[in-house]
Amino acid sequence: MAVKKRQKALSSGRPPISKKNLEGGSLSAKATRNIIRTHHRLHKEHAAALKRGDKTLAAHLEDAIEGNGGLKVYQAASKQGQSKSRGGDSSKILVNWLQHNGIIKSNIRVQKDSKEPKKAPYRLLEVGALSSENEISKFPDIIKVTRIDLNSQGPGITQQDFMKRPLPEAPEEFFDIVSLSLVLNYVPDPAQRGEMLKRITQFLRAQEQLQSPSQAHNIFPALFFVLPLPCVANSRYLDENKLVQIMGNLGFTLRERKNTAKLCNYLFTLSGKGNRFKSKKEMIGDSRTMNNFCIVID
Ligand SMILES: C[S@@+](CC[C@H](N)C(=O)[O-])C[C@H]1O[C@@H](n2cnc3c(N)ncnc32)[C@H](O)[C@@H]1O
Repeated sequence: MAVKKRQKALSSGRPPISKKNLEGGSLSAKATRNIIRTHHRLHKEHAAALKRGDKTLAAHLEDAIEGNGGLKVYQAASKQGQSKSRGGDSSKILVNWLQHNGIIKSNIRVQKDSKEPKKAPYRLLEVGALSSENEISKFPDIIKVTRIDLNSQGPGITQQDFMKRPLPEAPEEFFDIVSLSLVLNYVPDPAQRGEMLKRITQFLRAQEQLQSPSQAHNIFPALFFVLPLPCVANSRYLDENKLVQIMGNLGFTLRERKNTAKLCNYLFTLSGKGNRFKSKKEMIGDSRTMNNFCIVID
C-alpha cells in the first residue's frame, strides 16, 4: 500500500540552526529574535489547529517547529536574550524590589563555594526557568528557589509543566512568590493564559500563613510577572489598565511596575480571594501595527 507522503513542513527550505552558533553564543540579536518570533507564531498556529481538530496541519506545524530548532533552540535563543548585552536577566528587577521592600536586607550574595545555606524564610517558584544562576538565585539564605520548565536545561531545574504540577497541600508546599517571566506570552491560547493566572493563585501561601509576617505582610504572597512590552503597549485586546483589572479580579493588587525598552515588569500581591469575574476578548483599540495579544478569563 502506498504510504501518503506528508507535505513539506512550513520551515523546509530554511537552513538548519547551527548548534555551534548556540553553544558558542554567537547568534546575532536579529537571529535570536527571529527564532523566538517564529517559535511563538508556529506554536500559536499549532494550538489553533489542534483546537479546530485539524490533525494534518498540526503535524506539519510540529515539523515546522522542529525545523526552527524546537523548544531547545528557542530556550537557547531566550537565554541569549538574558545576556547583559541584550537587556539582561529580568530577576534583577525582582531583587531590587525585594530589597526596596525590606525582604532582602543586604547586597551580600552567597558565594558559589560557600557552605550549605541556612534555611531560607521564603520560597519562590520560578515557572519557565532557564538558569539556576540568575540574580534571584543568589540569596539562598533568604529565598529558596524551586525552578521548573517544560524542558529542563540542567541540574536545579525540574522538567515539569506548571499546568500539571500537583497543587500544594501541606503548608510547606506553598510559595511566597511565583515568578512568571516571559512565560504567559509563550502560552498560545488566551483562555489557557487565563487558566495559568488562576492556577498561580493556588500555589501562593495565604497572607496569614506567612513565615515572617512582620516583614513580608506588605508584599507577600506575590507574583513577579514579566511580559514583552508590546503585549500591553500595542495590543488590540490588552493594555495596562485592562491587565490590572484582570489581575484585580483574580485577587491581585499592583505593587510595583517598571517598563524597560522591551519588557514590562510587575509585582502583584495576592491580597484577596478574587471575584470570579470573567474577562472576554474585547477590542480596545485597532490599528494596522497592533498585535492580538489577549488574556481571557472564563
Ligand atoms: C522565553 S522563556 C523565558 C525564560 C525566563 N523566565 C526569562 O525570563 O528569560 C519561556 C520558558 O517558559 C517555559 N514554559 C512555558 N510554558 C510552561 C509551563 N506550562 N510550565 C513550565 N514552563 C513553561 C518554556 O519552556 C520556556 O523555557
